[in-house]
Amino acid sequence: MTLEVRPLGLDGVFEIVPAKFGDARGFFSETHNSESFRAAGIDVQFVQDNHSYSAAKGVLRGLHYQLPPAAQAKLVRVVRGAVFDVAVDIRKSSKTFGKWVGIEISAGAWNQVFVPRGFAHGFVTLEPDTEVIYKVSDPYRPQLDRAIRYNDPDIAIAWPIPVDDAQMSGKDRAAPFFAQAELFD
Ligand SMILES: Cc1cn([C@H]2C[C@H](O)[C@@H](COP(=O)(O)OP(=O)(O)O[C@H]3O[C@H](C)C(=O)[C@H](O)[C@H]3O)O2)c(=O)[nH]c1=O
Repeated sequence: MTLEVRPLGLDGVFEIVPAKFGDARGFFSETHNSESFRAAGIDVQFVQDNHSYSAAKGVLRGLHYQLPPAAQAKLVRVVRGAVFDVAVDIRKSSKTFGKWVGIEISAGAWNQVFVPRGFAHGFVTLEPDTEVIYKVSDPYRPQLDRAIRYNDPDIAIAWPIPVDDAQMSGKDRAAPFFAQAELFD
């Protein structure tokens, strides 16, 4: 399977664009293939698929991560609508600690984002009725699930549209600032 893998500027975070084969019936696409990932140098196995639907534009989910030993790598794609997807390096030992990258992923562009372990992840919806599907490398462990405030000035993410706080979960509205968060060593 042909796979476009584009580095996004932070260690291990990639835009992934799988091939899409159109014909008179519609299209076919291998949306994930672990052999192609290994060939691209991304060695990860996924154990869980997630699907979230957000009714409104401006819904922000994140910034989330799970602490070791349940830290998750994620492969994120959008099957309806569009999001601005963000990954933040939260590894204290990293030379890019606290740095972020963001990219629009959408059903139209058929692109994906791979977020490795050691990063917080979140997105804001750019359209109503947006559906995000993502694979994770480790199972959900709520006791290890953590959040960082999406608008932390120390990270200073340039969200492309206003975030509707009313559309956020209570957990996200109450999330700590980066400096107070429990991060990776
Ligand atoms: C993450 C998760 C949640 N849940 C349950 C827990 C809650 O009852 C409900 C909603 O969970 P939450 O509010 O954490 O959902 P999101 O705000 O979309 O969280 C996600 O948002 C950002 C974008 C992420 O990267 C994470 O994968 C994930 O944390 O689903 C489960 O049962 N399993 C799970 O793996």
